Amino acid sequence: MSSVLEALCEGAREDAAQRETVVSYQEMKERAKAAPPALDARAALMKPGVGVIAEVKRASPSKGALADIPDPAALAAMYEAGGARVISCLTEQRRFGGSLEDFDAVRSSVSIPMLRKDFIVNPYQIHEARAHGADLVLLIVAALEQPLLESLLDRTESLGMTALVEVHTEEEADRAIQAHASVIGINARNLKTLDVDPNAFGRIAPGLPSDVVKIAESGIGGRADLLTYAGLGADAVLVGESLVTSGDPQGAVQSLATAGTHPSCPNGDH
Ligand SMILES: O=C(O)c1ccccc1NCC(=O)[C@H](O)[C@H](O)COP(=O)(O)O
Repeated sequence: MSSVLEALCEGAREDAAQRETVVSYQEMKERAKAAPPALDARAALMKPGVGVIAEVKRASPSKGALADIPDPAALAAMYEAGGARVISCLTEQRRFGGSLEDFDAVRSSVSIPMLRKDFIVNPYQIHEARAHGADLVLLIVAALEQPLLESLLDRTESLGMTALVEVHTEEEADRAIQAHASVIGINARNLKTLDVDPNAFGRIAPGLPSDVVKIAESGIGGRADLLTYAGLGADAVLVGESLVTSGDPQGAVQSLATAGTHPSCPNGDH
């Protein structure tokens, strides 16, 4: 039986192939070339303090429907006003209810770097991300054989973007380092089983090179979690569910961003 991650990747592959029948690979490359240059997401994440990547997330395989989000642009504008450093926007439709239309709407409403959050399995999706104004793309180590991971990472950087290379185990972290990832996200969620292991970051982060930007992902409910991850060496946290279900997304981001930049925040002077 295939894992959740395998099913998501298979769906992403099919959906990308369908889009390619509408916009050819060649045309997508031209569109990517014509897009305004990517913003420096790594620099945004390396500012003093522990940064917040705020996610536009309607639904998920683990939780089902989370929030309606009738106006993703307005939500993202609130995230930016609350102090987010990067906006993550899901574009996977089948299980997350996201879309490139959401991404475009958000792109036109914020001026900070944007992460295209999807299950990237081929170069078409990377050119497509750039064509839509992405500054960061997600590469999930567990979904990619090493040569493909390395070639997609090269492709991402050759288009001026940053790759957020996501891991969940020490072995995956070794592969991310071998691929020369400069930004590594440690996801507490195992994407094959959906189990959340809040200790994953503390186990894996100390083994990463000091110059790698380290992001703690998933299951972050509020400032206490941010401070715990800060104490373990996180440069940023990636947060979805707790923001979209908070009822006050700007306030929820602001609470995290303020904690992450307070002089008493551990790792605040990284
Ligand atoms: O969120 C899920 O259920 C999920 C399932 C399978 C693959 C990926 C999944 N989530 C992607 C993410 O990485 C999260 O959206 C992100 O880290 C934010 O997590 P959270 O704050 O717990 O919503």
